[in-house]
Amino acid sequence: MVFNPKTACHLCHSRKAVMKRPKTLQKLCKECFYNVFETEIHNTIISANLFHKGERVAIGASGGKDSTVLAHILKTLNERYNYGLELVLLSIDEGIVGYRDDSLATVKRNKEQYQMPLEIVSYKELYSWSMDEIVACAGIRSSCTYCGVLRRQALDRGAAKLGIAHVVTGHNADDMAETVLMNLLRGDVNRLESSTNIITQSSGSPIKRSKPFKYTYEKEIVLYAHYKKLDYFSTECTYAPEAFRGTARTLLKSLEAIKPSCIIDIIQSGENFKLKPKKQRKNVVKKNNAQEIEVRADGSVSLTKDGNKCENCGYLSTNKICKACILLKGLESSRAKVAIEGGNVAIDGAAQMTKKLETLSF
Ligand SMILES: Nc1ncnc2c1ncn2[C@@H]1O[C@H](COP(=O)(O)OP(=O)(O)OP(=O)(O)O)[C@@H](O)[C@H]1O
Repeated sequence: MVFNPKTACHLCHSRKAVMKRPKTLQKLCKECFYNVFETEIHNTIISANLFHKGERVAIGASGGKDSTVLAHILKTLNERYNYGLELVLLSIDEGIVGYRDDSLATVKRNKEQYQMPLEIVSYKELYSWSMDEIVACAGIRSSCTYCGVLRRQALDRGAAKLGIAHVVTGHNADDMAETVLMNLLRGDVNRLESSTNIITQSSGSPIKRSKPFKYTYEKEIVLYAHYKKLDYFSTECTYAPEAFRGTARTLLKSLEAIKPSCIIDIIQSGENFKLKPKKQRKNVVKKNNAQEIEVRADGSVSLTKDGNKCENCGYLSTNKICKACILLKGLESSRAKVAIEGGNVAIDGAAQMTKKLETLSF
């Protein structure tokens, strides 16, 4: 059957177009959309050399659209191209009643649908605090700061528990372009340099993290999940979204509406941004116990020898005390103050701690 060229798919020219592809505005049939969507992700994986044969990989699974599509796609590509990966779902239960408990129910169904083992680790078991308790103590404003720091470490610790050294997450092109914009708007050029990396690793951690959806548009992930009828959870987190990211997101969406390629263009600008070589002032001083510590140019301190573990929790860290422990210490002191004085001191104390934390370098 020959279709009217106005309604025929721009790629196969034989089936009827049912959608306008968000990234290129091409009119496509479902089959051609699946094909370009999956092939682009495969090409990203291959050109960045993300995996090696026989590798065990943990998928950071929140039950949301991005990580559900990621699990589906990695299973599909692993079978189609014989990557030889052993895939495991890894979920962090932050302890947000009415949100994470529902999304974890989705991940438990995904476990059956994709036939992948599932490991769940909770903030409560790792840190003795749930996010609900943290928000009750520190207030809602800094919830994303706490949650982000604790989740990064929790994903690493969950992977370490499974003996896995690679975690993939569903961060997509929109997330990355937003981060580039945020760093530009803040004048934070140091972070700009690393914000477009497809592979990242926290200092001191043996676990690498990667983002196979680095060039994948959020709108296409939603379309793919919709057409494939994937089972995902679509409610926003109960707590306030990061305000500044929200502003960058609105800006990005307005730009995308005018010129869809701007998402990729922003990422490429970030990738091509070259900073002048930094002047580094490194002093190595000896402590009483003769352990070497490095005093960085910005005044932060890191261990260079004899151990790279947090002195408090024992988890790997290049700093004497890891970022998560610094945050939790602030919370503990706030809780103690409230117990003694009552009132709103906790909010002040924890907010001060968040401010201090933002000025520290890790
Ligand atoms: N609780 C969690 N457990 C495991 N991985 C998580 C969790 N929260 C987030 N991630 C990982 O980090 C990625 C980005 O998380 P973010 O909070 O930005 O959510 P998102 O963009 O809504 O993604 P999703 O749609 O997968 O929830 C997710 O795709 C997922 O891989």
